[in-house]
Amino acid sequence: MAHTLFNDEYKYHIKLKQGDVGRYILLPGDPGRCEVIAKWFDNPVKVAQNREYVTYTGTLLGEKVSVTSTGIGGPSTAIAVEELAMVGAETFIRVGTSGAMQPGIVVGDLAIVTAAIRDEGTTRQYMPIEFPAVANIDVTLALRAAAEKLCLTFHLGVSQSKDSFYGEVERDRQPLAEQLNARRRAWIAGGAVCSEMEAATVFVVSSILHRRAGGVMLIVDNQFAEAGNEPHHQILDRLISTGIEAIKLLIEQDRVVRR
Ligand SMILES: O=P(O)(O)O[C@H]1O[C@H](CO)[C@@H](O)[C@H]1O
Ligand SMILES: O=c1cc[nH]c(=O)[nH]1
Repeated sequence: MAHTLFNDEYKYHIKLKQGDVGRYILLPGDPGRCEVIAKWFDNPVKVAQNREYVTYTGTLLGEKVSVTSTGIGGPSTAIAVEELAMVGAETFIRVGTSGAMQPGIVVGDLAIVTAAIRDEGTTRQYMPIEFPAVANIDVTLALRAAAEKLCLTFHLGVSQSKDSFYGEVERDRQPLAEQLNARRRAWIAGGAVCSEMEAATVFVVSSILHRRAGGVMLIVDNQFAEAGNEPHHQILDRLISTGIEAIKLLIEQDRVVRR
């Protein structure tokens, strides 16, 4: 039976049609971050806003690029990736905020996410848990090259993608504190670098759709250390500039391959 909701030219949630976005998409969770990111594009235009999904499209190196917010968590993120792919998106870079998972990682550092712990529910409705949430190697290498070029401090590694922000950041007051703390100790022992809420979904859904995805996170909290004194808006440029530079590198590489 046909799903009438899915046949519209404009996709149901993101309200975008083919041609509205470029092949390269930055994915912040926060809709408010889209306008800030779009200022880094040439000729940015707001092309849609619906629910948590805000989209701007512009160009970088003459190539059409876009930024779309995913909202918080797996369900809305899966919808964003699915519908963006339907209208022509090929490469996704999540640009998010996160908490540090290792003592040596401090507020203002970047985490370039190579894979994600599927500590959430959305991707279980796509793939059995044995399937890994892994970033695309070319996107990851572009993010690393971008952070190096910009002389930013970064950590490469695994992110914990979770569903409950307060269940995790306020673990000790939760009814399941013991289990939550034991699981967190396991992620830390395994070397996880950061904790956030969407990378696993971006990676698994992109894998299934045969699209490329990677992720860079700005560390905004560290439960091992006293808070730093740099306001988030001052360090946000590190996150955005790394995502923008990585897209430029990928555009250049893709042009060589296509030639
Ligand atoms: O800054 P964004 O991209 O929203 O990412 C992080 O911030 C939100 C929680 O505050 C979650 O979405 C988490 O993944
Ligand atoms: O610990 C943190 C900090 C920011 N965002 C998260 O999802 N977790």
